[in-house]
Amino acid sequence: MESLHDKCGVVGIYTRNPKAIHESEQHLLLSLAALQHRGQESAGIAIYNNEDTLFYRCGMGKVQEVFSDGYPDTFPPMKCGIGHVRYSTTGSSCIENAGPFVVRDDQGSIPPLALAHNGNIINTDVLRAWHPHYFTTSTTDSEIIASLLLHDTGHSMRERLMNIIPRLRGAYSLTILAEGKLYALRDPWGLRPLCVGYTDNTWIVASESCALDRIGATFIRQVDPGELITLDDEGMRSEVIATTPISRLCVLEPIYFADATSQLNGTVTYAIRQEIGRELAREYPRRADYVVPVPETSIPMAIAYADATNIPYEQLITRNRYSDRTFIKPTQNERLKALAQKFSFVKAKILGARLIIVDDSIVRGNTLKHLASHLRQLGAREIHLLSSSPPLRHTCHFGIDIPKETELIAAGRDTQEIAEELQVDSVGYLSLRGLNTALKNAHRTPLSSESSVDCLDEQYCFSCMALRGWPFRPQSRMNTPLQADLLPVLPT
Ligand SMILES: O=P(O)(O)OC[C@H]1O[C@H](OP(=O)(O)OP(=O)(O)O)[C@H](O)[C@@H]1O
Ligand SMILES: NC(=O)CC[C@H](N)C(=O)O
Ligand SMILES: [Mg+2]
Repeated sequence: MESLHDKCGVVGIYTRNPKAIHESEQHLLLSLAALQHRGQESAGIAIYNNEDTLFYRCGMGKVQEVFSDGYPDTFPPMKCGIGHVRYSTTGSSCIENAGPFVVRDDQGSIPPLALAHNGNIINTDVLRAWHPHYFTTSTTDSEIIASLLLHDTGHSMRERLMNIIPRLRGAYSLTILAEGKLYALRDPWGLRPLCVGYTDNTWIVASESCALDRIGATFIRQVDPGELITLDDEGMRSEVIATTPISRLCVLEPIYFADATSQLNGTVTYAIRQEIGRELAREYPRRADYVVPVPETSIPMAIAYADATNIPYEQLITRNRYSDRTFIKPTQNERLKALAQKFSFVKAKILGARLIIVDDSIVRGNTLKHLASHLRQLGAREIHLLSSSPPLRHTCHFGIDIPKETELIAAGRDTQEIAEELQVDSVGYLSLRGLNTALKNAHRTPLSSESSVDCLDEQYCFSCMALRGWPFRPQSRMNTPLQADLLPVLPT
């Protein structure tokens, strides 16, 4: 079975404070660990020392496992560095594919560079075929981007980036060490998040603001779609080097992927999730004894749902504190194994109870199938499932990589059929309109009374839920030309 994937976390730190070098080294690992929820398969860092020599280390596992001894003793003092936690989308889960990628020219005539990538490039095969002479050690899309940047014509990183952007199809939030500087770039469609912060003469760029909070940095702003950030001894410079008329953050970032404490499009994810829970209550005002979240992501949604419906909120399903996210495991076997270890139940309260189980999403249905069968065995009288996300019915290749619709429990099934499949009394999905309302409320944009589904795309990409135009239309693959109005435009 092919896997459904999500996204990695990237970070970059540049310090101009000679006294803060040791602290920055610790900050690199701390901020990377704060992004662990974005990728659990491998972790790595690359740094520049004061002579602009690259040092690099990565390994399979989480940040704490790969860097169990802390920041590598073998590394010299760091001027700037980047980090990566991976969940595989292109290329399998193995050490050869672990980021960041350090790419070198065989002849040694071009200085090496290091690159960390969050997103997914859907025309990797085409890019490889165009450049068969580029030597790569992995099967990832990320190393291809790094190789293009190493070998392409252009005197500066800025020029080379501008050369390759028109060739890249898909999502890419990048941190790069090159030319003795730290660069950060967000793809012009803005599909994956990226933000920038500052503390004590030190800049940090990261996938999410929770990484900034972890080291006490002040959030400056999100990096704009198509924006290139350059950090060097002169400080921070920024320039939008590619634009498209449409740019949208993936809607599964606020629903599932992002940490509850991170800011997305100017609003804390926790608050967005609560607004979604309130909307769920408006659409499904069910009767029950308890509202129960599926720990952990759905907790703010379930709290808000319970509050709005006046049904007691109870954490009757608890999460093993040493468990991982299950959805992002690379194989179905690993997901099922992780689910078997993840949950415990407050049996005495479940017996004879009518339960509303709130989750953020039902994707393959693994989690709720597992939970429903346990809750039944423990004597729950009624089980009603509520999904805070509309049904996921379509493939997506832009970073939550959903390669096959047949993996999605909602594809080709109505809610009655899904309830039968999961063996529960009812299943309710938040509507697309309801999600749109919640997002608009959360971002404090008043909703016009009867807005249509057409206004969904103002801030978010919904391609996995509704078919929209490229790059939000899943079936439009890379070998077909982009619609002219979605091509990246470079400044003249
Ligand atoms: O229907 P499925 O295919 O099972 O996928 C959806 C479930 O997976 C995710 O949880 P996950 O365990 O990854 O993380 P969490 O602990 O952050 O909720 C998500 O929050 C849902 O609970
Ligand atoms: N989830 C991601 O962002 C993955 C990045 C890259 N596509 C990889 O497979 O390593
Ligand atoms: Mg979950």
